[in-house]
Amino acid sequence: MAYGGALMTRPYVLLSAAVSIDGRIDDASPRRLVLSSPADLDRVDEVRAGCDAILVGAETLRRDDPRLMIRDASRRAARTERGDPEQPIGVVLTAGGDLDPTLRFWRRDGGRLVYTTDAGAARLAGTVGASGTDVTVIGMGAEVRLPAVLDDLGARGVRRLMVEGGGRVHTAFLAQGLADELHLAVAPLLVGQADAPPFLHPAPFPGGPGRRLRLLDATTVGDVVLIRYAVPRVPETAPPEESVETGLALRQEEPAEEARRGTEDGLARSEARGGRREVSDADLRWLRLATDLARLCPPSRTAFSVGAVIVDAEGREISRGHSRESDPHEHAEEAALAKLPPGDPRLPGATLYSSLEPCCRRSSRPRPCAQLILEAGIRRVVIAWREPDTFVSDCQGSDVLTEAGVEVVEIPELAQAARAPNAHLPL
Ligand SMILES: NC(=O)C1=CN([C@@H]2O[C@H](COP(=O)(O)OP(=O)(O)OC[C@H]3O[C@@H](n4cnc5c(N)ncnc54)[C@H](OP(=O)(O)O)[C@@H]3O)[C@@H](O)[C@H]2O)C=CC1
Ligand SMILES: Nc1c(N[C@@H]2O[C@H](COP(=O)(O)O)[C@@H](O)[C@H]2O)[nH]c(=O)[nH]c1=O
Repeated sequence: MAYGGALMTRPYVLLSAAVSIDGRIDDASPRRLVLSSPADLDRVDEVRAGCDAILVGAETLRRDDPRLMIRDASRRAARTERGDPEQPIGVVLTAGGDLDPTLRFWRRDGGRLVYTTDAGAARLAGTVGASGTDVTVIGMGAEVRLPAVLDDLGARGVRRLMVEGGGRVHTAFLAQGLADELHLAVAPLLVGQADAPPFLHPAPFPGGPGRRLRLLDATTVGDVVLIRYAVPRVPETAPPEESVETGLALRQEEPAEEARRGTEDGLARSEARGGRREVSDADLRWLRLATDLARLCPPSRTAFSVGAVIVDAEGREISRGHSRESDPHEHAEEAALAKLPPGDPRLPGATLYSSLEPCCRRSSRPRPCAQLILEAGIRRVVIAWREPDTFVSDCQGSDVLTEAGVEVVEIPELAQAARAPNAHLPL
């Protein structure tokens, strides 16, 4: 099986919540408590714009009546321009199917998916009929299992899923080890009510209290503190040893876990352009993450959308970036490298994953990315897509790196994923 197919199986799962200082995501009143500031709501809008689907639990729908849509017109336009639907798919989980036909969800723009039990599906038939709109209701048997939901979303082409709550849904994703990333916006207020919904309920979280989430960054958005964590997966059984060729459980474990084991698990061999290369499942996961990051780039008609991740020798992510992240000319590799101090001792042992071959000539900057990589001391680069002649003819970034002794691995099976965010360009 081509491993592109296997990589499509499950989306990257990003949990997002706004919490009070005392850990509540709402108060006990019937009215929705807005914890975020306007600036933070705009940030959430941006995150939504980078996702293919937004999922909530039925209680959130019943209480808040959200539409789960991108508000900002330029973000919607950017999605259309790169070939994505204007709005992400809205997804709801409900066991009982008790949802009112007047909810705004039924009339939202974009796809509408409901995962429910068979009994819930029977109950919803009338509701959906009464709403008069096009809704896909999926009966999953006696219970709705989250891994099956993720498999189904993956099969529908959802690669990046944003989970917006509420607390029981967040708890379930975390307890089942199905979350990749967590965004927590801490708002400066104290709810102080015992019956206000908490962000998380008690649950047997993988690894228990001994497991530390990995801090990606903490930033301020006005008076709100945004904390972003990567959620390491704790394998329940022995790690899978599937090779790249046989496919497998890709995306069911966090890249870092896989990468930590990468070398001892036996590297799979893959036929890549330029000869046989050592490619591990970890390489595939990290490179897939880089291609996913490319979808966060502000759109441009004059530059590629690229994502990059830097991973240390222990298999831990140390930085990531995407094109135009902080200025209109910034490249993904440059953005990722800029977040690390020069001379960082982890760099010589690190691998840089980039969805596109690093550039070797630039008009807007003095130094191209291939040179920045060499100066950083990175010795291994993994790419998905050779640069086409769209903007610069005959890019030789890979050759520059190889000639300087850097190992460059190309995984052409992910080229399609790397091209996708650039579909609007004349490739
Ligand atoms: N501050 C924030 O960022 C956010 C706050 N909120 C707040 O959260 C509160 C709601 O949270 P909470 O009460 O925890 O409820 P949830 O929104 O987590 O919804 C729980 C419901 O979702 C359905 N569900 C969840 N998991 C499954 C499953 N595996 N299979 C089938 N159905 C499932 C069930 O629906 P059913 O009962 O129909 O069977 C369940 O009762 C609201 O007050 C809302 O305002 C919500 C989102 C974001
Ligand atoms: N209150 C609250 C959130 N609440 C959640 O936002 C979603 C509604 O969005 P919309 O479709 O735009 O109405 C829904 O899931 C709701 O519960 N989100 C946040 O980032 N910050 C907040 O303070």
